[in-house]
Amino acid sequence: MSSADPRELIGTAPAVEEKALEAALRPKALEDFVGQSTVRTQLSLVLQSSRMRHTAADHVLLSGPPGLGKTTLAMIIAGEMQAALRITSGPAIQHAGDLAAILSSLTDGEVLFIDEIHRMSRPAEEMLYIAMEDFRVDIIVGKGAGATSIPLELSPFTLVGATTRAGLLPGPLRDRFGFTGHLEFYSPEELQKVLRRSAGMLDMQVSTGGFVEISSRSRGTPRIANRLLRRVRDWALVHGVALVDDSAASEALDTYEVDSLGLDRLDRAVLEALCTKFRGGPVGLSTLAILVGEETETVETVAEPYLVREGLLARTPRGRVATEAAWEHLGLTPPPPRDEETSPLWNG
Ligand SMILES: Nc1ncnc2c1ncn2[C@@H]1O[C@H](COP(=O)(O)OP(=O)(O)OP(=O)(O)O)[C@@H](O)[C@H]1O
Ligand SMILES: [Mg+2]
Repeated sequence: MSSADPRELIGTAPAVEEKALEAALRPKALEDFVGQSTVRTQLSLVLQSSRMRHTAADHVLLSGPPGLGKTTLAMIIAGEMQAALRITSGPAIQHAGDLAAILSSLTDGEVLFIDEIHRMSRPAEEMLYIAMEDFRVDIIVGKGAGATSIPLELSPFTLVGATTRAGLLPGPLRDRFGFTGHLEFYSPEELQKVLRRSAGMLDMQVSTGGFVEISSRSRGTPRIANRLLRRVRDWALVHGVALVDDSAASEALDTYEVDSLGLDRLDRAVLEALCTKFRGGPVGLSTLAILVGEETETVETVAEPYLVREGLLARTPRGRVATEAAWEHLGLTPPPPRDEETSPLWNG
């Protein structure tokens, strides 16, 4: 609780400190997990029932945009089941053998968390189908006509998969999860709860107005709320502000170029490219990504969900389109409609 951590004095690299802080702010129990009441209720039933039946919990798939709490929930699941937790990710499992090694070393009831599960290789995925259903892997020995498969029994385990792209999961894999929780963006009130808890842990004094201001710029995402809170803390510390009220919070966040809707540099760059380079669209996602100098996936999973949700951007079959609200937010005037349909009849 006190900030007498010696590492703060000798200056750990910021990225490491940020990571450590994010971990420190993670709620450890389901009851400390703010919001997502539907998922929380359903998950709590699944976990409670398996505890009563003394079995490993059913496999759980968590989907939703980044920073909404998938990793946090996976850790909570292991905690609630009082089970060990093994963490890996789709991109780390490229060969079926990698997965076989992990699966065969799991102990009874252990929770295996596979982050970004949609990025696993196809052979590993197929091995996982069988492991999830029958707690078995088939190890192939030898090559060609002489190859034989040796079945290997596994201890019953709980797979928790997380994905930002549930649509990319093949049907057979999705169907093998006993429970799928889709995480939704958080309301400003829920974010204020997250912020209150974090401010307490960071020893910060923030007024209700301060929390409201930070929450309204956090794009419905706890990770962003916590990050903005830490930047406001930096600002308050340097400016000698003991109590962060609404005007202090708003001045601090203006400094970091987080605007009143919570759009950051990338969000605004996407909208500006769309409006100023393509008359508001429609334009393809990959073109848009190149223009703002980001990966297609970053634009699609980081910027777009919030822009769509705020009604600033629309996805159409012909590409991305800026809405009237987008032009308004940027303070720009939409161009007059192209006059294809109004060409005079006698010309042609
Ligand atoms: N419901 C919640 N209540 C309180 N804090 C939360 C909640 N959800 C997320 N957080 C905070 O937000 C941070 C990010 O959450 P987490 O790492 O679980 O997101 P994620 O969905 O796994 O993101 P990614 O897709 O990028 O892996 C955590 O440090 C945690 O403190
Ligand atoms: Mg995560």
